[in-house]
Amino acid sequence: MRLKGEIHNPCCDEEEEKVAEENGRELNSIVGVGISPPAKLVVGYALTSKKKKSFLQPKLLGLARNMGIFFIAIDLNRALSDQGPFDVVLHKLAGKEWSEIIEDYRQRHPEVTVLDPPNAVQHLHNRQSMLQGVADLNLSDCHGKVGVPKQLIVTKDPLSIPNEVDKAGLKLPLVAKPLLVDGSAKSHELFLAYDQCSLSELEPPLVLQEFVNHGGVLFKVYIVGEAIKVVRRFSLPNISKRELEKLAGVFRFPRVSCAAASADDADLDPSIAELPERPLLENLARQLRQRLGLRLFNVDMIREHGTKDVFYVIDINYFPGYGKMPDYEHIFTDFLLSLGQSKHRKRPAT
Ligand SMILES: O=P(O)(O)O[C@@H]1[C@@H](OP(=O)(O)O)[C@H](OP(=O)(O)O)[C@H](O)[C@H](OP(=O)(O)O)[C@H]1OP(=O)(O)O
Ligand SMILES: Nc1ncnc2c1ncn2[C@@H]1O[C@H](COP(=O)(O)OP(=O)(O)O)[C@@H](O)[C@H]1O
Ligand SMILES: [Mg+2]
Ligand SMILES: [Mg+2]
Repeated sequence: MRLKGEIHNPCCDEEEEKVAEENGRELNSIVGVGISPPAKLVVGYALTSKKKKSFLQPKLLGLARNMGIFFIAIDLNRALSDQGPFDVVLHKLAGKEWSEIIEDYRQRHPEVTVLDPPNAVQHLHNRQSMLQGVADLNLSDCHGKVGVPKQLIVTKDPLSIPNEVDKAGLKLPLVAKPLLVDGSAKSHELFLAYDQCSLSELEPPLVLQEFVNHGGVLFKVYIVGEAIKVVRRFSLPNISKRELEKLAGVFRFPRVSCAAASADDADLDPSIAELPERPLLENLARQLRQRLGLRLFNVDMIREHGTKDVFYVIDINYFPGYGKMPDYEHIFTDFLLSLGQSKHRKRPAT
């Protein structure tokens, strides 16, 4: 049991108040007033209100409490070192200032597991560096191939884009994505471009990526430490050659593969819906974990239409919407406990 001092919870909205209240109860039980088991693991969290709502659901908090895991809100107005002590810190907040705070804390407190290191998270804030390692992964003999769609980075002069695309030999249609991913709605504003001239209407910095027909279904591969869970989501439909010849211009498209677009129960063509083989996913997840230095992320993967096992990774997200992952409560609590156990194993016997 490692908790000291008073836990202060900054209440900004009703939901946070509820979480804070929950934490108040946790604190009581930690100090012996309640009937919960003693704390095995104290998890500090620094998350947006949206994330708290979707991730810290009552079922997770209840299950965690029964297992001796306690979630404590980090007070952003107080020094991090004065809070806790924590065994684990979970965080997803935007901005350089927070990255510096959490990196400094990580260096000063090597005994705390910070999920995840800010420099590793930073890697995913740029759609170029995000996918850099994927093409080099060694997945031979692994029930499939995994690549990245051919892409071009444009940082300036929109008028030069048609020429650059031509030089790079990119085939239309293209998906245009903002280069930087900072959690803003703007960083998820994507466009489909059907002809080369219209590309100069786009606003750099951008990634221009070849559109890969994939039968309108995407695989979201969630990773939590060693655990992997894959779900189907609806995605953009195939674009035929005929359609491409008829259409011109750049069109913004909505967030097609959000949770409402779950395709797990849909009646789909099996050659499109069949999940990537388990050994492929395990190998992919293991190598990405190592290369990226992350334990909490998901991967958006598509299967090239008409193939059985040619896949492309199009997006990687840090600490995604785990609340939508089936059975996330058990997966997460098991993961957190495993962190506690490996820490105890590392500690010298006294
Ligand atoms: O909003 P949610 O819960 O769907 O989660 C978003 C993710 O959706 P997913 O779980 O992959 O379906 C979402 O994934 P996509 O980029 O939509 O594939 C992002 O991870 C998003 O974070 P950010 O805006 O890029 O910082 C995630 O947003 P935050 O919850 O982290 O704000
Ligand atoms: N290269 C591509 N080929 C086909 N569809 C794509 C491609 N890139 C993105 N998409 C579609 O656009 C959606 C959003 O793109 P993504 O790169 O995942 O951005 P975001 O970070 O906003 O989720 C994907 O879920 C998929 O439906
Ligand atoms: Mg995505
Ligand atoms: Mg994304």
